[in-house]
Amino acid sequence: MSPVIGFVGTGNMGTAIIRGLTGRGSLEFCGTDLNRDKLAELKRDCGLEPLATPNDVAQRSDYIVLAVKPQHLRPVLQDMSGHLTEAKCLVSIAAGIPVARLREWSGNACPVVRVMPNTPALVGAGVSAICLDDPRLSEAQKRQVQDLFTAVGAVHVLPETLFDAFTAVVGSGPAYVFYFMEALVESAVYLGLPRTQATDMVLGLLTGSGKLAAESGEHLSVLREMVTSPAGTTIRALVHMDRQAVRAAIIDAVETSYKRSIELGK
Ligand SMILES: NC(=O)C1=CN([C@@H]2O[C@H](COP(=O)(O)OP(=O)(O)OC[C@H]3O[C@@H](n4cnc5c(N)ncnc54)[C@H](OP(=O)(O)O)[C@@H]3O)[C@@H](O)[C@H]2O)C=CC1
Ligand SMILES: O=C(O)[C@@H]1CCC=N1
Repeated sequence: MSPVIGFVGTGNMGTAIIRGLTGRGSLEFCGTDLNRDKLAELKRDCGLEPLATPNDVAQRSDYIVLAVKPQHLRPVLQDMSGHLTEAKCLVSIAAGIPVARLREWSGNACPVVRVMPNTPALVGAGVSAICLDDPRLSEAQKRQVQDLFTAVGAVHVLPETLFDAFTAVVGSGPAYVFYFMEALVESAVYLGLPRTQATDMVLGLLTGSGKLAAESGEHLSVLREMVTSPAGTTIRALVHMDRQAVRAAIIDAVETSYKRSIELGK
């Protein structure tokens, strides 16, 4: 029998996972959300069974994916703890919240997996970290959760100590990439290119560069040097970025995100 995957919260990330998983294997989905319109859409598009409350999801599911904001998680878990059994598995994607806290809030009722996905899961190109440190997890549960996220992208099994770093770089990462892309589109428009074409060009630039980095086997620095002709156009831009300490600003920004992830877990 196919396992039932239940979602508590079908917002941005919950929806990205559900849509990414749709049509990729024999899974049954159910879910709940305060916003009933989202559930109706997911029923129509993905066959998700809409349920009234998180407790209904806990009762109906083998794997319960917790996809509400970290700040909303405690009451949800405390409320559903009476409906959890050893055979079920909690899968939390909430940023910052450690396994120990998840276990405490759920009354230690069942094993817990912590996952940090990212939104490209929507198109099968996510990158997720999975923490399988809970000793109560069965081999079948470990495999099932890895399979779930492998179906929507790459999976890295990580110890929990590295989760805040992963969250800051990869969980939040798509926003940094889109921010950079927006800035490139603005530059193109500033220099006279039509916006629609500029957007297509920047999309191609990012996709092509990512593909080159993934397939060439070359170090990123070598690939950057290949573009950078002596006294040419590229070096002018790169030296400007170095003078503006863009690299340091990026490192500082990611560190700020990392600290926020730690703060969310307190
Ligand atoms: N967005 C992202 O890129 C990523 C997010 N995450 C994590 O995923 C989780 C969800 O984030 P995101 O999807 O962005 O957030 P959203 O706010 O988009 O989604 C959360 C959804 O849960 C609903 N909700 C809140 N409380 C309840 C409840 N008691 N019962 C049922 N539904 C409820 C919200 O309804 P309402 O809006 O009405 O409050 C909302 O629709 C967070 O913990 C975040 O840290 C992890 C990786 C990436
Ligand atoms: O911004 C956030 O808190 C969530 C976690 C990672 C991506 N989005």
